[in-house]
Amino acid sequence: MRFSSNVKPYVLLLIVGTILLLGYVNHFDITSSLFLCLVLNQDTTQSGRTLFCSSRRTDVVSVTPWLAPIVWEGTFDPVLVDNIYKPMNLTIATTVFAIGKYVRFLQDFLDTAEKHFMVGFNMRYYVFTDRPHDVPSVNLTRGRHLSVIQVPGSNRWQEISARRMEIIQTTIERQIRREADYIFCLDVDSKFHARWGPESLGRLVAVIHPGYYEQTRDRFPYERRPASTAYIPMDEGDYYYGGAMIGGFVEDVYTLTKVCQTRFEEDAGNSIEAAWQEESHLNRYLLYNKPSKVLSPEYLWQDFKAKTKEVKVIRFSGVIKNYADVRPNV
Ligand SMILES: CC(=O)N[C@H]1[C@@H](OP(=O)(O)OP(=O)(O)OC[C@H]2O[C@@H](n3ccc(=O)[nH]c3=O)[C@H](O)[C@@H]2O)O[C@H](CO)[C@H](O)[C@@H]1O
Ligand SMILES: [Mn+2]
Repeated sequence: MRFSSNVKPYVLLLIVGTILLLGYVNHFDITSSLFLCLVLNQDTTQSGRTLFCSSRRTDVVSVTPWLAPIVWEGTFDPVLVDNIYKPMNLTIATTVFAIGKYVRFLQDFLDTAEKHFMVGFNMRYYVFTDRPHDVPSVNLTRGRHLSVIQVPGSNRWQEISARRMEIIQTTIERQIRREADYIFCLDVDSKFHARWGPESLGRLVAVIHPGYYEQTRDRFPYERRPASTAYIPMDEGDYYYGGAMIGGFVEDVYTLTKVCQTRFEEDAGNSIEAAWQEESHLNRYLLYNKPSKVLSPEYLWQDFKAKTKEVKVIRFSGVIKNYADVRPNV
């Protein structure tokens, strides 16, 4: 259809007016910002905050070769993301293991999670421990719950770390699949320092290990023995993912834990333990089942590691610990 030049501005004005009116009535922020992005094709400032139409980051890669986002500060608008996800009334499950002396990390983990982790969302923490009486009482905000699930201890940290896959799997079967939409499985020896919000939600979510994001793949500590079911050849691999965070839809994480657990047991039957236990199996799984979203090392830093210039904000970080003091074996 062709408009005469007199009519064109009026039609455009009518479209603009309708969209803005709809936007004002229903989620003003989202509609109008999307509109401004589309029409003006540039970043705009509205009520004193910056809206990003596209990533402003040119110093980091913010998309994988299979077009999954890699989430860095500056690649998303937190207000816009919150406005999209909060009305969905989602429930997020978080599993955390505190076996033996690792119960000492729970207080800080939970206190800081209440300040920074999925704030404003329904949250269900599942704390797995062999010392239920040592679980600290933490003030949880509205809509957030914590349950303690007793599990056996072990005298090998490798077994504790790896057994998480099995326990997460059975707990999803027993209750989590009825109680939550998304799940995060996190290391307890960690603290939150800044916002970790719904920008991290996706079907299957992994995090790039902070120790290896600047390395080439031949340096990744994948399992390199072909006899292991976690084997990755030297010329394969996308990223080295950290075992301290797995996330996504409950059913997708369920399948991941089930597959990794089966392979772990198969290896054990052949007297093989992968180089980094369940982390090696996780990496192998994610090579052939690509994550739909990848979190940058902002979402898994290590306190002993100096901040690098790409990392504008550390959101979650492993604390410095004396391995000989906290682990049951060395
Ligand atoms: C940053 C990161 O990616 N960390 C991973 C790394 O070492 P880490 O040094 O971070 O492993 P870790 O000692 O923190 O163990 C992993 C987790 O297992 C639990 N735990 C462990 C020992 C114990 O006595 N009690 C206990 O509860 C606890 O939740 C802990 O956070 O490699 C491990 C391989 O096995 C895991 O993949 C970790 O997730
Ligand atoms: Mn850890």
